[in-house]
Amino acid sequence: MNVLQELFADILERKQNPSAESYTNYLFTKGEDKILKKIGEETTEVVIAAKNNDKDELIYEVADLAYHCLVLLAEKGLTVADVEKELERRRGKLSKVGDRKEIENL
Ligand SMILES: N=c1c2ncn([C@@H]3O[C@H](COP(=O)(O)OP(=O)(O)OP(=O)(O)O)[C@@H](O)[C@H]3O)c2ncn1[C@@H]1O[C@H](COP(=O)(O)O)[C@@H](O)[C@H]1O
Repeated sequence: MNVLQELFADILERKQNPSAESYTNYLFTKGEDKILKKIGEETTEVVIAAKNNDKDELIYEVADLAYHCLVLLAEKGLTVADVEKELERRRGKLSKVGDRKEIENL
């Protein structure tokens, strides 16, 4: 398992076995709107870090965003494997990286 899969397994574990100290559990308890709000905030922080050309901050904020996106997948009953499958499908179908027309037609 890679680190994203391991993190996702931790998140699912929190969903199945709630713990009072868990931030992940706090998000599940608050529900979808709270998770979406956090994704909005973290996305803004990614943009600010990039515009400031602050690479350490960018890594930190992308990690925060990735975590909150995984919580959203779990909330929706999806898995990190679903996203991996979609990315693999694109790799198989696209002849050139960044070919926007092909991406739109997938
Ligand atoms: N990867 C993460 C992770 N990334 C970010 N965060 C939390 O996300 C929050 C983001 O910070 P903010 O300042 O935006 O939010 P906040 O003010 O704390 O919270 P809000 O009041 O805004 O909701 C922080 O509380 C971080 O601790 C994470 N919390 C947990 N994990 C992992 O999730 C798994 C389960 O952890 P627990 O939920 O802590 O058991 C473990 O593998 C953890 O490493």
